[in-house]
Parts: sequence; structure tokens; C-alpha cells
Amino acid sequence: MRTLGRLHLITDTRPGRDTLAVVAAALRAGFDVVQVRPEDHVTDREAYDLTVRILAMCRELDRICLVNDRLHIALAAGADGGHVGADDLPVAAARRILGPHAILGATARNPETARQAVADGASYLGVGPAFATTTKAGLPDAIGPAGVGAVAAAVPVPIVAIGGVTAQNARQLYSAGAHAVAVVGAVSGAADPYTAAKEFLA
Ligand SMILES: Cc1ncc(COP(=O)(O)OP(=O)(O)O)c(N)n1
Ligand SMILES: Cc1ncsc1CCOP(=O)(O)O
Ligand SMILES: [Mg+2]
Repeated sequence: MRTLGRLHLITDTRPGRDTLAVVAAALRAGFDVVQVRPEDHVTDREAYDLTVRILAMCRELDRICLVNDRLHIALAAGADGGHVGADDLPVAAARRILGPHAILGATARNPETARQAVADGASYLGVGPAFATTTKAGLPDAIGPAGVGAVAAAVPVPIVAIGGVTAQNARQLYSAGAHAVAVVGAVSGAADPYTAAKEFLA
């Protein structure tokens, strides 16, 4: 299995965002992983087409491409793996579908669910919201760097901190034990996504 990079871009398919241009900018800036996360209203066909295009961009630069929720699209496109949360397939079922070698991320917010997800086959954990965010509605309160650190201390797999991550606060999450951060708005919502992505490399 390939080493998971430390900067993950999650796609933003909300109206007004130029999804592919943002992905290109983030990859050029040095982001290691792109997670394709189509909004729920995006059809499977559209999500598949988007994944194929983003996967080609990732392959060109030898970067990792994951697909959120829709594991059939990850498999059909030949992506490196997928990510599941509480409303998606259970982790063990996702592992059966993706096979033993794919990268499989699972959402966990506390040590107990984290340990279970790893036992069920998760190869990394997405942990958050680390900080307040408006990108996804209905989330519980932010757990902060301490909450991220508590999960990191409980499991042997890489922790990807998510939620309200900026170039300014990312350091706190790495210091708390996160292996990586996952970012939507701080890059996608920036006037200049390339410069915004570069700030994470600094
Ligand atoms: C790296 C990472 N961490 C967490 C999530 C959230 O997944 P989930 O809880 O299933 O919510 P949705 O993203 O599906 O709305 C993630 N996608 N990536
Ligand atoms: C999908 C998801 N899950 C927890 S926070 C989040 C969205 C993160 O977006 P942003 O980086 O804009 O806060
Ligand atoms: Mg999900």
C-alpha cells in the first residue's frame, strides 16, 4: 500500500466552484491526495466522469486519488481507494468491496469508534470536525487539536484531521498527532487556489 501523503484536497462541487481548476492548482502546489467528494445531487455518471478526469490528473503527478462514499465509482474508475462515514457502507463491508490492498478511510471522532474502524479494516481515519466549518451541515461540535490527538494516540493508522483546516491552524493538528490534514474551503474558496494551496506547504 502506498504511503499516505500529508496534504489532502477534498473536491468542492458546490455551485460557483471550478472543481477541476482547484484540483489542478492544489496538485501543482504539492497536495499529495485528492478525495473526489461529489455532492449528493451529483449523478453517478457525473461523479464517474469527474473521478476519471481527476484520477488522470493524479496519475500524471503520481498522486493518490480516493473517492468519497461511492465505492463502485472508485472501483470502476480504478482509483486508489475510498472513504466511508457513519451514513455509508460499514467499514468491514467497504473493505470487502475494495479488496485488501486499496486505501480505505473511515470517519471517527473518538478513540472507541477509531479502534473499531481499524479493526474492521480502515487504513486511515478522517477525524473531525477539528475546527468549526460551514462546508458540511449537521456536524457535531469541533473536537479541536486535543480531540484529534486523543484519536491519534488510540490507533496505529494515520490520522487525517478535517474540518475548518487552514494554512494557519494546520500546524496545531500535526503537533497533536495528525499525519495529514484534509481541506475543502481554505483552497476551493480562495480567490487564488494555487497560492492558498502553496501556503499549506510552507
Ligand atoms: C478525510 C475525511 N474525513 C472525513 C470525511 C467525512 O466523511 P463522512 O463522515 O462520511 O461525511 P461525507 O464527507 O460523506 O459527507 C471525509 N470525507 N474525508
Ligand atoms: C466533509 C467534512 N467532514 C467533516 S468536516 C468536512 C468538511 C470540511 O471542509 P472545510 O475544509 O471547508 O472545513
Ligand atoms: Mg460519507
